[in-house]
Amino acid sequence: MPLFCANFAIRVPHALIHSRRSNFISNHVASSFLLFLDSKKSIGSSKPIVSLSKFNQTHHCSSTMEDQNQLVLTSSEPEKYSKELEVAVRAVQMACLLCQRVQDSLVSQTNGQVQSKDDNSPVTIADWSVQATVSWILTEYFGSENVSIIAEEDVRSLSKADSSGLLEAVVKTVNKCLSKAPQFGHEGPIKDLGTSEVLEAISRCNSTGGPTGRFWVLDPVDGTLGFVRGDQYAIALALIEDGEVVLGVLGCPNYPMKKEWLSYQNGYRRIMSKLTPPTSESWEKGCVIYARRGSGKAWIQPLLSGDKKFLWPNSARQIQVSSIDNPAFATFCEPVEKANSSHSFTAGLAHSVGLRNQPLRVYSMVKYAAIARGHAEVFMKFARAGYKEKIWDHAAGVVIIQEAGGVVTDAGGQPLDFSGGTYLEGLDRGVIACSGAKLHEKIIRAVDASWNSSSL
Ligand SMILES: Nc1ncnc2c1ncn2[C@@H]1O[C@H](COP(=O)(O)O)[C@@H](OP(=O)(O)O)[C@H]1O
Ligand SMILES: [Mg+2]
Repeated sequence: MPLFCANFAIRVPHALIHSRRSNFISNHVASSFLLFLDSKKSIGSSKPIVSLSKFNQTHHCSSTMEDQNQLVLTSSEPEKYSKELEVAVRAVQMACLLCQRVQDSLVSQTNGQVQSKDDNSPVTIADWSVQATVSWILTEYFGSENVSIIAEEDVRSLSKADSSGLLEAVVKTVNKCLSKAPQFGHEGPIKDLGTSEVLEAISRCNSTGGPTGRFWVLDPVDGTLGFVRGDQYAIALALIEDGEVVLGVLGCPNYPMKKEWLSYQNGYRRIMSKLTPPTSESWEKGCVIYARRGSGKAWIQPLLSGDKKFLWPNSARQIQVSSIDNPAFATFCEPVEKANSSHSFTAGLAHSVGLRNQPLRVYSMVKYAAIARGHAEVFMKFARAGYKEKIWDHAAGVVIIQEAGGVVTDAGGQPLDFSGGTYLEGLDRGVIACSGAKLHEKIIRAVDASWNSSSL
């Protein structure tokens, strides 16, 4: 018998609800209970596990009533992946907090905290710490046998003999973050994680992806260059099932109050340092954006501030792409680094379709967030020939834009293919994300018209 029947009502006496954390039982507990009944079952185990000890969960669409002695629950069929989404959002919220702390200390100290990977790209303690933290949370919540993760970092450079200071800093950062877990409605570890547990959490993200099964995709700090420069970066977590992105979460800790400040040229740090600190109520700076495949909705919620407790859905509100379809009024965004996308090619394209605004150059998947929020209309990325786009640089952003009403394809108009392992296999020339079909079509046509004469 399915655990969830359409429009049923269950009465649950308080005495039946046991929680290791009784403070989790709030007026949201009814749907928590229902959702958790379905928890591990939905990810492979045949036995439903009845517990309230994890997150205090609710549903966007469930309704709950509480009186003194009993809870009256009504709910319709739970939305698929709603539990996974909520766990992911909470984990990304925690990761945002972690990154904010590390970025603040990076920007004020500069020395010795940025390492180079084998390909010379930068990596910081935030990358490893977020990967360890998110991996630990997902594993703790869903069970190691049910969690498969593909993520950007590995432990090679962390495990080197001369990296003991770095590793120590990562372990400390992870434990500091996990000590805040209860604030986010999650049980942290009983005692601090040791070095080997942190290394294990990082290295268990060794999935190779592929066309079948379910795996998480994590870019712990996307746009590391923006991160080390005190600018935009994102924490990107997505879930892929049978080659399709089914949910995406983007943490954007520096997403500014005014969209104009997104631009790298405006020097995000400089502007922020001149402003009075945001009050705990101001929720425009920094956000977490998320969507579930097929829901037709994308959501934004503020970062948790101060000592507040995270209560799902944390004042989430729906977002939508912009309705601008005239290129003359549209804004296009692209990577800050010329090395990552040809600025001259996109300038030509922009000109040919009548996009008059200056490009908005932003680090990381914050560009996807900007389109989903309606702050820009077009995102283009044309990497140099031979560069293979990685799935973690796109997965979360793609589903969020699509559910917010936008269109994302390669330059041939085909959907991005997340089923080929680490890379977006078969990507035709570049990535084009638009707020609507009309703009998208124009750009695709313009790419075709100018491709042969380009140097790409
Ligand atoms: N030569 C290249 N061409 C295109 N993309 C590249 C690249 N080198 C690195 N990248 C990717 O571009 C991402 C940054 O995106 P953007 O340029 O839009 O800020 C990097 O993510 P990380 O910073 O997570 O490594 C990296 O994956
Ligand atoms: Mg990245």
